[in-house]
Amino acid sequence: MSTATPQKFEFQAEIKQLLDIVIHSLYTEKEIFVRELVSNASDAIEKLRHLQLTEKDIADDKLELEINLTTDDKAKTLTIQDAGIGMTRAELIENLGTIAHSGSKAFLKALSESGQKNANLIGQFGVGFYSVFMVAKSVKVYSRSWRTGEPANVWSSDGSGSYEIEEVQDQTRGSKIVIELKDDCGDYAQEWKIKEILERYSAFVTFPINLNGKRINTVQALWLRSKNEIKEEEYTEFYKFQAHAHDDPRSRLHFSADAPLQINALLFVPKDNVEKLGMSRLEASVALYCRKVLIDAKPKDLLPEWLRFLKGVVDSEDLPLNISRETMQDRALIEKLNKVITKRFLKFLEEEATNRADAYNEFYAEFGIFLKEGAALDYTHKDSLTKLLRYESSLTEKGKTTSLTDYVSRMQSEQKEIYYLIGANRATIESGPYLEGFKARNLEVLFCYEPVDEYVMNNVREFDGKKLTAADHGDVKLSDLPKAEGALSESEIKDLSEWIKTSLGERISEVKASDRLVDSPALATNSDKFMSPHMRRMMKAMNKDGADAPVKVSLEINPRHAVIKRLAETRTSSPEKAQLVAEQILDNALISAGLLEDSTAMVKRLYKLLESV
Ligand SMILES: Nc1ncnc2c1ncn2[C@@H]1O[C@H](COP(=O)(O)OP(=O)(O)OP(=O)(O)O)[C@@H](O)[C@H]1O
Repeated sequence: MSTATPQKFEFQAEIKQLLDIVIHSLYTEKEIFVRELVSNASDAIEKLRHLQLTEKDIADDKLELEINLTTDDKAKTLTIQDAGIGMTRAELIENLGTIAHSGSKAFLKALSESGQKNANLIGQFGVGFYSVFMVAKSVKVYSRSWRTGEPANVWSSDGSGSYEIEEVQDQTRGSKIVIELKDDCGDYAQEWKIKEILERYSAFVTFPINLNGKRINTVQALWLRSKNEIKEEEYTEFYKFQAHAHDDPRSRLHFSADAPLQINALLFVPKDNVEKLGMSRLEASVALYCRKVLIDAKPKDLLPEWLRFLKGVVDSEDLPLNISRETMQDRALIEKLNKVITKRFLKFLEEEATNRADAYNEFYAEFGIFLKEGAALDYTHKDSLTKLLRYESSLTEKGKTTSLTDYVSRMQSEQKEIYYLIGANRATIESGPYLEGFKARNLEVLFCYEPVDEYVMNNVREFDGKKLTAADHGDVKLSDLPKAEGALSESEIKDLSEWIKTSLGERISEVKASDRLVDSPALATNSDKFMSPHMRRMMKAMNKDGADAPVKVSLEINPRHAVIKRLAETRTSSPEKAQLVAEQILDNALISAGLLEDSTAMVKRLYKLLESV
């Protein structure tokens, strides 16, 4: 039926309820209405483009497939026009007068469940077209369907109980929405305001968007194009735009998948790790799109925490525009996306490590800390991440690293554990007493230089079925070395150990002959199994409880070393001097362990010893 006079309609009851909430809403992010309307316009044009492939008879077939917005600051109006499929009179009634679409339905359901007028729900669910009533006094939708011969109509409403439809003459195909703004929403009639919103939400919409005649969206949605069509500079330009970056990206991963979800993703690793530069913790910043329309610029759960250094875009057609983290179904979708993308990125890193080892090592030097965080905390991806870790070792050259996989491939047949040592740098570890026994037996030891490494090793615990073991741990057992000439006998060791224990008293918990010492006379291991020397230092630096208790260590002595053999003699011939020597040996061992906290007594003692030379 067509009519030339305005005809009045009542909104469906649910729509009335919805509008009542939207109109009186105090929701602060009212600007989302622009995104909703642009997205509708883009959908309408997309549908038209499809029709053009099959239909011959399309009204105004030559119209440019564009979206045009105009602001009128004086009249306080915003107009958005598209050359899409438009709506017939019946479609206007169906689409804008009844609750047919998913977003609003979900909104109302959540509302009835929460039992109140909750403004935030608008943001969570989106209310599509109706969001315009957050800012509008009245709205007119002029629309002409693509079907030739259908008259154009204008749908108008102030958002209260009813709307009117009237036939109009000079409307071209598509829809034109004229919004008369509420007095306190006049900003949306300002060009700068709309420009800012469009740049944020609609930069990648496929069809040209013009604001007051000027093109807004010049950046293309690169992620949807095929890789071999894209030039290097285009990737770089896109990265800079999207990540607000000034330098080139370090590397990128551009991929698409169809199962289990349809995904197009373009991810970038930046050049620098800004967290390392002492800046604050990064926020997740891979943006989530649905068919080029921004859903969330910083979705928290799209990727695991440790991937927060990534920039870029993930676009999935399977997502609703108003996805909500609150609903189970949407959460499951995000989880699925997270799983697929993380797996794909890990595979990318593995390939990089294999095929472009130098580039991977450079990446690792900058971003390895994130992989360590993931290995320690992300149980799901722990194994893949542990494979990606790199450390220097007693068998690598300075500055060169090994993977744990390579370490395992070099393990001796009877070796059951993977050994590591934590220290400030290679020189410190190599000059300390802990490495000697491992070197003498040709056992490789990983060198860990970062404070977080101990935490990582403790959490990862094992790799490829082999336990990760601190080489300076008190419980480490090594195979026997051939008996050295002139070493103290079992009974001499026993006597000397007892004497040392008595002489040093409370400062040590035990004394034993060491199987890991070769060139040094003694070493200390922390008696506290749960707090390594390294951890103690860290806790002390942070002023944490427990770090103030006096250090108590186990002392391991080297029965082959001249100093120890000499001590065994001196303790009977010159007990006073032997006492000083024993104390000095303990302090030296504590220095190597990084556990000597006050050196004043040691300096005094050293002078005393020097006097007797
Ligand atoms: N510019 C437009 N051109 C043609 N049809 C439109 C236009 N805007 C809205 N419509 C029609 O009105 C319907 C309702 O729009 P609305 O924005 O409320 O919801 P939606 O976009 O379908 O769904 P949702 O927002 O839940 O994803 C659309 O499905 C579409 O059929």
